Amino acid sequence: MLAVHFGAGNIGRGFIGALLYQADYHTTFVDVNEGIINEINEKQQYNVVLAAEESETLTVKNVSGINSITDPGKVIEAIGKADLITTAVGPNILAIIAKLIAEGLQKRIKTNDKSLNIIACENMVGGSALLKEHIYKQVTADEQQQFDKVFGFPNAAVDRIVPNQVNEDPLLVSVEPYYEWVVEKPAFKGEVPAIDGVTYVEDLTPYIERKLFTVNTGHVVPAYIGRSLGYATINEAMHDEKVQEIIRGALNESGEALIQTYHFDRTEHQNYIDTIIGRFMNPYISDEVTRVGRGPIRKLGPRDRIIRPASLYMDVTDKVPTYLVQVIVAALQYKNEQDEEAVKLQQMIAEQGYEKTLQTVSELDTHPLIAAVMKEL
Ligand SMILES: NC(=O)c1ccc[n+]([C@@H]2O[C@H](COP(=O)([O-])OP(=O)(O)OC[C@H]3O[C@@H](n4cnc5c(N)ncnc54)[C@H](O)[C@@H]3O)[C@@H](O)[C@H]2O)c1
Ligand SMILES: O=P(O)(O)OC[C@@H](O)[C@@H](O)[C@H](O)[C@H](O)CO
Repeated sequence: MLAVHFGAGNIGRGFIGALLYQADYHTTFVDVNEGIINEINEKQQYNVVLAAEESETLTVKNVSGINSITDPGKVIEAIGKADLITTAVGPNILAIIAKLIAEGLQKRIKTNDKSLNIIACENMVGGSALLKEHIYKQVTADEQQQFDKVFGFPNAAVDRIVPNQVNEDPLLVSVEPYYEWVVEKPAFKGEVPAIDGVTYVEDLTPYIERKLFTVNTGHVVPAYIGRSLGYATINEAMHDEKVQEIIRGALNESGEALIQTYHFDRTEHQNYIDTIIGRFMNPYISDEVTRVGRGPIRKLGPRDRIIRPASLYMDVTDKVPTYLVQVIVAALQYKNEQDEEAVKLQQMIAEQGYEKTLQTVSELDTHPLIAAVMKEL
């Protein structure tokens, strides 16, 4: 079985690659990072280390790599033979890889009528559906009809904290032990792949929203509030009382929105929150606040981890979310010269002011949440 995986980064090697290996796939990683691709081809294996008191190491084998900048033809060829395609490149890169995937699918469909599924493993609602949209823009209406018959784009939610790696071995990835990979079953074409560790569900929406609006909503608190207090890592920030108060408050607010929308059991949801807070405090992981806070414009988007739970909370309770508003303020004030979106956000604020900037990035226009945030600035 051949899997073609786009993005040989933290989650690609540390999570998706590891599960695919255990499910007997050969994984061909596609990436633009020449160093990583060369290393994968040279070593043909890498280690995934579980960051815990009793650490374990999994050696991932049956891997190869293709540099999509220098060898696009090889990517097209691999797509022709693939049994599964997965991605973990970041939501903004989906439009870029769509071109090459479209070429691969156009060529494949001429000689191979086997069904193929393409799963985007990104932190967003509807990642695979968005990738499909980008791919379909590249092909004709006739081809779209042929694609509809054999290519599936099941949406997915992936959860495992994989920080930026600072190891001597460039392929080694240190990951937290916890993981969850949930994929929507009805969107599959042909057989559902047998991968241990994947949970197939009929409706992904409650799962992806629960994950994004708990794990990722919680995560931005030590990132943005932590950065404003001068902390460098999530773990350091999590030991600050103010961060602890805001994370509990923000997760109670997003929790209320989720519970009322999806009818989750209150006690189970509280346990989920407690588990996640415990994960952020894992002393064996060093995760930078700048990784977790990366891309603040994306993170302040209308369907992302801050704005969506805040507006949902207002819809279901008719109240202003005190803590999520503080997180929005901290996100708007987040500065990092190495982060293109953080620089752009500060430029927008300097040129247009907070209100107009927030209206633009959140697409909320005259929503009362905007006024609530403005009161705190
Ligand atoms: N790291 C985590 O804890 C985690 C957990 C769950 C989900 N995710 C999601 O997984 C995705 C990837 O995150 P990550 O942390 O692994 O990031 P990363 O930066 O470590 O990995 C992304 C990889 O994509 C590659 N890439 C960039 N442009 C490319 C292109 N045009 N073609 C092929 N490859 C390209 C990069 O070189 C890099 O190796 C994001 O959507 C993220 O939200 C991350
Ligand atoms: O990857 P992002 O930028 O969407 O979010 C940063 C982190 O919150 C994220 O990568 C988490 O570590 C991950 O979502 C845990 O499952």
